[in-house]
Parts: sequence; structure tokens; C-alpha cells
Amino acid sequence: MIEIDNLTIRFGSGQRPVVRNVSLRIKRGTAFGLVGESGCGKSTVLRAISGLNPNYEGGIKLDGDTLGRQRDRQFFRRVQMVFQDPYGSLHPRKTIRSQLKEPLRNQGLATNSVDVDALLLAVGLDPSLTYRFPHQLSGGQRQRVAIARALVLNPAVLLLDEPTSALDVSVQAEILNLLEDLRKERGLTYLLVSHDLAVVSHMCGRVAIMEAGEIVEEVDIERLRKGAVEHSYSRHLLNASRNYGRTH
Ligand SMILES: Nc1ncnc2c1ncn2[C@@H]1O[C@H](COP(=O)(O)OP(=O)(O)OP(=O)(O)O)[C@@H](O)[C@H]1O
Repeated sequence: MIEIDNLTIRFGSGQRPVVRNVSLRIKRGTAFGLVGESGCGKSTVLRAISGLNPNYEGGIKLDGDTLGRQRDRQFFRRVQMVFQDPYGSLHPRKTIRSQLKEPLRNQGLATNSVDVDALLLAVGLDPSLTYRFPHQLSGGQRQRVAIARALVLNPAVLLLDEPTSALDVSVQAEILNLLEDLRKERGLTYLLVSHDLAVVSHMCGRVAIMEAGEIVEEVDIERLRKGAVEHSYSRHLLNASRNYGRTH
């Protein structure tokens, strides 16, 4: 579903690239994790795919089609993003109902073509929240709205950038479970970026480990769970995650 070949991204000519020769293949209907420490370039990869950063070298294909530098309306019918901070990504003065109709307005489609109540139910929210504003919801509810908004156009792919790291630990698993259920029900393909190996292990079948702009290793989740990784940085990340798990 997603093919990335030799993606290299630098900010400013002559600068050292922050992403170097990243190549990935993500199968349709699967969840793929991109994991690594803060600043290693994970979000930069996601932003290049989503069109937020058109200054990249290398190729990106979606379902066999090579993408140009600018993303068109058709692209956003197929690919949507969910960001870390739902408060930042929702409009503070628009009702939930209005925000869920926004993707249709952007596409020039009739706004009555979405069943807002059904969509709210699909993400585990009560339809009575429809006329509320973002500040009247909890962090977890806001992220559910952001996920609902990403689903309005029935995309095939969701690009998920740390979708749970701004949430309370107690809510994180609920959102991950919701995303997992939606993927299975709708046959979605996910590319999930996270610094948290536990999150990636929960959600993904395959994981690429990134260090300082490069992918150092790609493994199936069973191997990762068994600790059967080969690169020293992957082991370091795994040990850090296990130690954190023991103390929290
Ligand atoms: N617009 C920009 N201009 C200049 N440098 C940038 C820009 N965006 C990102 N960078 C740099 O690129 C590198 C990779 O950043 P990126 O946000 O992709 O990392 P990350 O792995 O997603 O980390 P985090 O989880 O903290 O966001 C960092 O050194 C960052 O400072």
C-alpha cells in the first residue's frame, strides 16, 4: 500500500539530512510501526508522505501510484493523519459536528453525506456530544473526535503520529484498542510513529527501528517481543523500554 524508496530529507541546502535513505514497504491492511528516540526523524518521514513537507528526495508510492510533490484532493480521500495533540489539531471554536463535516467541505462534497451520529458511535462516543466544543471534552474524547474526522472520507491509510503520547496512561490503551478495532473492521493500513516500543508492540505487525535519520533494523513483532533483534541500537531501545516497564 505504501512504498518508500531512498527517502532523504534535509532542512536547508548543504545541511546534513535528518532522514537518510529510508526505504519501507507497508502491506495493505497491516499496521507498521516506525520507532526511535525523539529527534531521529520519524515525524519528518510521516510529514513527507502526507505532503506537509514537499522537499524530499526519493520516491513515495501509494497503492502503486507514484506521488508527486504536491498532494491533491484525491490523496486526502485515500490518506489521513492523526496527530499527537488532539487539542492542537481541532478547531477550538467549532462544534464537534462542524469539525466532522470539515473534510467533506474541503473536498467540495455535500456535508449531509456523513452520518455524524454513526461516526461518533464508531469511535466510542455518545452522539449527544455532537454540539460540544473541544474544550468540553476529555483528552481521550478529543482524540476519538480526531480519529472520527480522519475516517469521514473513508480513507485506506491512516498516518498516526504519536497518537497516544499526549494522553493519560489509563486512556492510552483504550485509544490503541479503538485504532486496532477500526483497522480490522475497515481494512485500514496504518503507519504508526512512536518513541514508545510498548505502543508499537501493541499495534503493529512489523516495525522499523530508526536511529539518527536511518533505519537500522526492520523486524516482525514476534521477534521484537522475543527480544530477537540484531542491531545494538535496537537492543538499547528494547532494554530501555523493559527497564521503564519494570519501574512504572
Ligand atoms: N522544520 C524544520 N526545520 C529544521 N529542522 C527540523 C524541522 N523539522 C524537524 N527538524 C529536525 O529534524 C530532526 C528530526 O525531527 P523529527 O520531528 O522528525 O523527529 P522525531 O523522531 O519525530 O522526534 P519527536 O518524536 O521528538 O518529534 C530533528 O533534529 C529536528 O530538529
